[in-house]
Amino acid sequence: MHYVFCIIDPLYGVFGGIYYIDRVYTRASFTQTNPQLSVSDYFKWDSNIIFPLLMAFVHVAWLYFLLRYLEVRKYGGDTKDVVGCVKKKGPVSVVPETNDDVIEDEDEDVATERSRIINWNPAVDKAPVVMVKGLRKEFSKRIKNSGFCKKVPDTVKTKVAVRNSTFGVEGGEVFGLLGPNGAGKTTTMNMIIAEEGPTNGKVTVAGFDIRSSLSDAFQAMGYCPQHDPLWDVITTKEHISTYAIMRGIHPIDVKGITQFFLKSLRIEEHADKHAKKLSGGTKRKLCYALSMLGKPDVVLMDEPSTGMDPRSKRYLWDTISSCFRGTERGGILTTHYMEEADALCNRVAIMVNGQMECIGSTQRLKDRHGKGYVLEVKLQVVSNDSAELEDRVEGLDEFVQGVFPTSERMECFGERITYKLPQSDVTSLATAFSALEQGKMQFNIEEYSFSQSTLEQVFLEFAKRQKEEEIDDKDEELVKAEAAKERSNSARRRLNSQHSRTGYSNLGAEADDITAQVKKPAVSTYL
Ligand SMILES: Nc1ncnc2c1ncn2[C@@H]1O[C@H](COP(=O)(O)OP(=O)(O)OP(=O)(O)O)[C@@H](O)[C@H]1O
Repeated sequence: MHYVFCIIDPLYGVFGGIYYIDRVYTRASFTQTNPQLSVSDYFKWDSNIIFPLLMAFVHVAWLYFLLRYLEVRKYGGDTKDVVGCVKKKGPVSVVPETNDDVIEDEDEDVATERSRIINWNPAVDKAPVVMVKGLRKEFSKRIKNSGFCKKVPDTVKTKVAVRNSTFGVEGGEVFGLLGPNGAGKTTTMNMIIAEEGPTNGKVTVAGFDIRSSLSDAFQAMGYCPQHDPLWDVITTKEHISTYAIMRGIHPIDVKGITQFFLKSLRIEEHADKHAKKLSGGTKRKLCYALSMLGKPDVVLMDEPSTGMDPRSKRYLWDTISSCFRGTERGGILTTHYMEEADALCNRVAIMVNGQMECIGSTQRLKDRHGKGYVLEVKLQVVSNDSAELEDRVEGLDEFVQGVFPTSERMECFGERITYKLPQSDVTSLATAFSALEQGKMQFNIEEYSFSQSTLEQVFLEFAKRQKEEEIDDKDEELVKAEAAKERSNSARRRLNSQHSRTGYSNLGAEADDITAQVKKPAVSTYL
């Protein structure tokens, strides 16, 4: 029995070994007044110590490999790495750095950025502070075969969260990562901070490969995550000083640095409040302060101003800008606020379905992907006659078309009319304005506004694609489940109508049968 326990119970090996060591000594103390035992007395086979201790080592070894295997399964990588890491030969990373996923019809700016990073020459070019090359992340999910036939294998669904992303962030630059929900921004961030392992690709932070020099990369990095990783019963001041010590700041400087951050973020009055009592905006400011401690070369900010009032937001923006402008520090920012991206980012990239759709300065994106200009006109109210208003609107349409030949009317609410003007129609702003001034008199225009498309409009155009593709990708099984649900409902409707006539119907069985299928469909809502 002793041997069986040694084999099946990992803890028995350790505790059994200790127990038998003690037993050898206790036995000897019964027979000798002053027991003098040598190592060989303990390590006799019949003392039952060797086998449990041997098995303890075996358990440690296989549990180690099991943990490594589970880690690789969860965070990505090659399962061969589980054994390879023991040899410690060469770099640990086995994640393929190359990515063969060819993205068709890639935007020319995205392709230019890709070739800039791929052809980066360390001898000639200055190194970007963050370099992301061919990054890909797949999430897999095993869907159990819910049928009776055990021979049908489980299906494995793969979700590509990030597809062949390549970009670099320069010192002094804030790089914005935008995209609708589920576009892959957080997954990209998680791969940069090594929270998730990539399926393919390479990330370097301040010149350190995050796979092979993780500790160095971490020292060069500050991270302000989306959620607030604060301790409830620790004060604002204590948070800053604790993180400062963890970031390697000398204890003599900690007090001064804490005061500096409290003052510069205007949170001095909350210095002695517990984190759980802070408002959402103050928590975000504190998280930002924590990410900046220790002068990191790279700061990753995941929606830093969420929950802040407009005044605090603008103050934080000023602080962020001054922390990066003219320095060698680079930042990556994800946000859902387009004005934040416009205010802070030197360049932005918009991701859709895991793929980078465009990249460049916000002005470049507006110029290339915006819908040109928007003209909003408000006509004066002359009478209550709707026919007369219609005539005036038609006249205005003709006039606008005369000035901007390919313009389109977008909306018309009473006297307010909005036109979309393609970029190509506006060759000179001066000509456009003088024509509009003439029209103002002619058509009794009360006021008009003429503006360029905003980043928000550009974003919405891309966000629409994500939705469309999501609908295209709709899981076949989900469609089947919806159809089954519809069949179930119609069976129930028929059942109800028959119940009143017959009091009994076998349609009940049909409906329940179909409902059962709907309750546990072999559906993946995962993709
Ligand atoms: N651990 C995971 N397992 C499976 N799928 C995941 C996992 N994490 C993310 N995904 C999927 O990957 C895709 C990208 O998710 P991600 O969180 O990166 O998007 P996001 O752009 O950050 O969205 P949000 O703006 O809502 O934060 C989504 O479809 C998501 O469902």
